[in-house]
Amino acid sequence: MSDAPCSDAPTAVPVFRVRGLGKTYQVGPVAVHALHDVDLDIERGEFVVLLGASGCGKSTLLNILGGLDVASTGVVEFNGQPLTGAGEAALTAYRREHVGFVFQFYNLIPSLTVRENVALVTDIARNPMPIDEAIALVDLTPRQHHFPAQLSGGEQQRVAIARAIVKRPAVLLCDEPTGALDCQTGQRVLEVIARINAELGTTALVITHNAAIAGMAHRVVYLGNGTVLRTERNAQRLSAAELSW
Ligand SMILES: Nc1ncnc2c1ncn2[C@@H]1O[C@H](COP(=O)(O)OP(=O)(O)OP(=O)(O)O)[C@@H](O)[C@H]1O
Repeated sequence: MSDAPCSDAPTAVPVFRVRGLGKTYQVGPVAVHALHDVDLDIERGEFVVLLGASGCGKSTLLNILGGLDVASTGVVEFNGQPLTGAGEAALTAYRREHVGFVFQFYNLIPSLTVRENVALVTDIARNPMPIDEAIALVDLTPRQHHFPAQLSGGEQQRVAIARAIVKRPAVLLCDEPTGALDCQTGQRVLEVIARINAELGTTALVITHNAAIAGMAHRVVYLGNGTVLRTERNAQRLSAAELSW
């Protein structure tokens, strides 16, 4: 009998493959164990919500996936290539080429317009989308010549999303993207993230302690005490407009 696989279909490589990940911060004499024994696969095109209480290690995990921080133990692969062990230059190239970040605070440049904030990235990206397209994706075309101070918090966050996706990253990593927003404004931001995931196929990871957001995901990863407690697939996804908190 042959050992050959019964299908010719190629085995899909996950976007992220995490095995035995641990992270310890040494602060003087104190060792802070932020993550331990994390095993996780994120598939291409998934919309994943990472949910957990404050301090459980969500940001640490996202930062390691995004190449902003490095693991203490274990393996992290992006598209089958190890991130663990990569040097600073390789991680910088990885972040620049493949990762779009969205944080709770928008970090826009106040003296530049919406359009100029987004254009900053296209100057250094290899294959950016037209700026008009990125701004349209976040529904800010009529506001493109306005400055951040002239926009609401939700609109500023949408600029930050346009800036994150204009370089066509493979993954969009969002750390509490609605943390500073009320429900209605937050819904608009989440709607934009869901649209980018659906229309561009960008793999999206959203970390939050807000359980209401879990309903939007293809899959919810529950984190607790520095590790993955369980994952659940939503049989039916909710639209952002159906969420409330
Ligand atoms: N640079 C650091 N130095 C020392 N300890 C850190 C550092 N960064 C995070 N930690 C610790 O690691 C643990 C996990 O932190 P992390 O920020 O990942 O949690 P979180 O789930 O994102 O929390 P929150 O929802 O409050 O942002 C916490 O105990 C935190 O104090």
